[in-house]
Amino acid sequence: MKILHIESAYYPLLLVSQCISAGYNNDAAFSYIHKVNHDEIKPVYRDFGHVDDILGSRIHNRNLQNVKPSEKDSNNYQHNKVTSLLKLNDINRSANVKNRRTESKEEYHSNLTDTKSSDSHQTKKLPNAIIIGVKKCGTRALLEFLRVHPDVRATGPEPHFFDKHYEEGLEWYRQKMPLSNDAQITIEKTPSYFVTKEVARRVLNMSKDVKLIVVVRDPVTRAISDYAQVASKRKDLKPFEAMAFVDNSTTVVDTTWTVIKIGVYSKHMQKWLRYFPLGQFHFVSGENLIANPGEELEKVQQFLGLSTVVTNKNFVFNGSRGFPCIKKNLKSKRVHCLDGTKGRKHPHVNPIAIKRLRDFYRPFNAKFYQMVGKDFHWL
Ligand SMILES: Nc1ncnc2c1ncn2[C@@H]1O[C@H](COP(=O)(O)OS(=O)(=O)O)[C@@H](OP(=O)(O)O)[C@H]1O
Repeated sequence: MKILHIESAYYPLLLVSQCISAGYNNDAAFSYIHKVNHDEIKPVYRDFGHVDDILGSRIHNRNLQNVKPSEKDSNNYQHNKVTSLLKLNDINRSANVKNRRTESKEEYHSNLTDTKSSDSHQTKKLPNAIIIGVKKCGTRALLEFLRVHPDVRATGPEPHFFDKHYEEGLEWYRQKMPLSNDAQITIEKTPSYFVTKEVARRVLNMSKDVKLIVVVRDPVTRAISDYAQVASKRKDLKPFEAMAFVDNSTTVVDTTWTVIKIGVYSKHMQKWLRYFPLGQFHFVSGENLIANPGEELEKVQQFLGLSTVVTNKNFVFNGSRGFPCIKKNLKSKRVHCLDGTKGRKHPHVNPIAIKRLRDFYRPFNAKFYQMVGKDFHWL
């Protein structure tokens, strides 16, 4: 049954009914409600992150350097944008939605995937897997490396659906996804999901089977990397030490600073484990993603149920950047590196401050290792 192109006064109720009878709770059902509003349909210039949607090609290079000119130049395609959120107030939420025909989740999901491309085998699907974090731990590298797999289709920009745009509804989210065929899985990455309170519950409302990938890195290095990113935009920023500690000391860690809070992985993980079993998560070592990307990629492909396509053979260490870069095509000499926003120079931080931060994180790290059953060997 197609639902996207129904335009009638009963459209929202029909959708709510479908969602709820399919086993989705009110929250998820109402978040899904959208109306196709033709006034809103206007051409927009898409960024590289979406070019492949239109072309049906699987090449995405927004975040990689050394792109082929033909790929770079193809961002001036237009597409129709369907985004009008129905005013929920107009809907009687206690609508006659019970006693409707029961619809399986599979049917519901097929209803959510009905936007067809010119290639009728390709549709936009809600993600099968999400890289939920952690910020500054290597999430972009992982996504770009995974994208090389022919059975992976990934978003370009971070959709931020579950933390910033949830009220837009699941249909909005699905529209952000790339086109894929039935053999391909869809992945997105939004690192802030890991630390945002409501996200785990909302993700569960979308799907209880979605696979969750968490890239983690020594929280002290992560904090310095996070700071370096902010400092690159704000020249007047106080030194790292002045922000990480209370009262100009190097003894009392300022645990209210977001940059510090993000690194307390055990606390965030505890929240996620209330909603998803551990087996649904896969943890990637951010350090090993740099030192041995092939090994980490093999494990991720296995976790995602993919054949092992991306291996050590795809990586070339770029000495001047200090990072591995990827060969998408093993027969080609062309190598793609992440752009300059990754691998920024970190500021020098007082070693006493670093030691104090390591002491601060150590018990949380130990708890995290225990929770996830893996030791990351941070100092
Ligand atoms: N291959 C490769 N190339 C470049 N950079 C790499 C790579 N693998 C991992 N990394 C590390 O990724 C860090 C940025 O992490 P994220 O992509 O998660 O950052 S963000 O949250 O999306 O802003 C970034 O952190 P900084 O070095 O501190 O900038 C890198 O250390």
